Amino acid sequence: MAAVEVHDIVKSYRKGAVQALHGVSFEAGHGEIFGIIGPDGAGKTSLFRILTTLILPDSGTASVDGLDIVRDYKAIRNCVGYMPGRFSLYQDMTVEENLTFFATVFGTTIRENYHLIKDIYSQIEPFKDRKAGALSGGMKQKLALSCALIHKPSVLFLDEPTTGVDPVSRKELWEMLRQLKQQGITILVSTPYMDEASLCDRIALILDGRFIGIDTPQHIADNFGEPLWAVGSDNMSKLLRDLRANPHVTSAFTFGARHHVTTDGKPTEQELRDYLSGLGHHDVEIETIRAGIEDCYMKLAREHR
Ligand SMILES: Nc1ncnc2c1ncn2[C@@H]1O[C@H](COP(=O)(O)OP(=O)(O)OP(=O)(O)O)[C@@H](O)[C@H]1O
Repeated sequence: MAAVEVHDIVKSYRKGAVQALHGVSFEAGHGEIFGIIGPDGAGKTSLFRILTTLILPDSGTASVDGLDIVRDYKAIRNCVGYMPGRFSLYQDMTVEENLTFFATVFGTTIRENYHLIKDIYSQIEPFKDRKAGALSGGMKQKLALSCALIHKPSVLFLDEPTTGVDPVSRKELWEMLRQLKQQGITILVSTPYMDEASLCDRIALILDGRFIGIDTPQHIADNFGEPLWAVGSDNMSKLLRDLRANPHVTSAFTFGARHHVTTDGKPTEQELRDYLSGLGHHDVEIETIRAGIEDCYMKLAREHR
């Protein structure tokens, strides 16, 4: 049995006026890091709240560690750890008071499960008497993760743990997740950052309440299935307009310093170069590149819209 099984979950708000999830299904295996990747408002938080039994779906079924999210909600609350995107800490309580509080709620103590959080908590322990509200973003995140782990959950839900966190702390967090995985904990993590996809064992790409792709990051990239060019010139904003105006160009988006371009396969690289030179572009660069997860997301999003 999978650690998390989800079948056709539908969720709406305001009497159906806002449709947050349109029939989401997937499974996450034991000890897997499963990433849910998509922009703000795509439905990630709604899904996590349903799976951690905080809200009910309109329809569909799901189980966590073999327990039904509706019938067995009390048991699920004991076996999952949940780190919401915001407001998981009591800002006026100290670091140690926060952790003690979460341990007490679950009928355990810091000492009993210290081994689980040691690597993470030891980094903030020197500040254990500091109010949580006075911690840096990275330290808050380490404390929130320690609080979510203190009752030894079998499945950990992390909702956008790296949003608004500095690059060093982001890297440290992913390293911590690797270590937790090695201890057998299943991790569901949501993120709007496509570059974090490669750090997950498998990912689901979510768009407007629908999963538009589920696979390993490698397979998703391998299945891009069409040539992709990175294109640059001396006038990048005109270049984007000119690329989009070309009838053979099926998509053109800015990625960093260049535009990523797909076509219907008709123009050769030289023909595209001639087209752009003819429109007054200089220093035209065209390079065939391998698709990243963001390219795949854009393509799948186009196909689903
Ligand atoms: N309590 C609520 N009442 C009404 N609409 C809601 C409520 N919660 C979420 N929504 C709407 O449901 C949709 C999905 O929101 P959700 O928070 O699940 O997405 P998300 O991917 O987690 O995005 P974010 O990172 O912005 O929270 C959005 O359109 C959101 O505005």
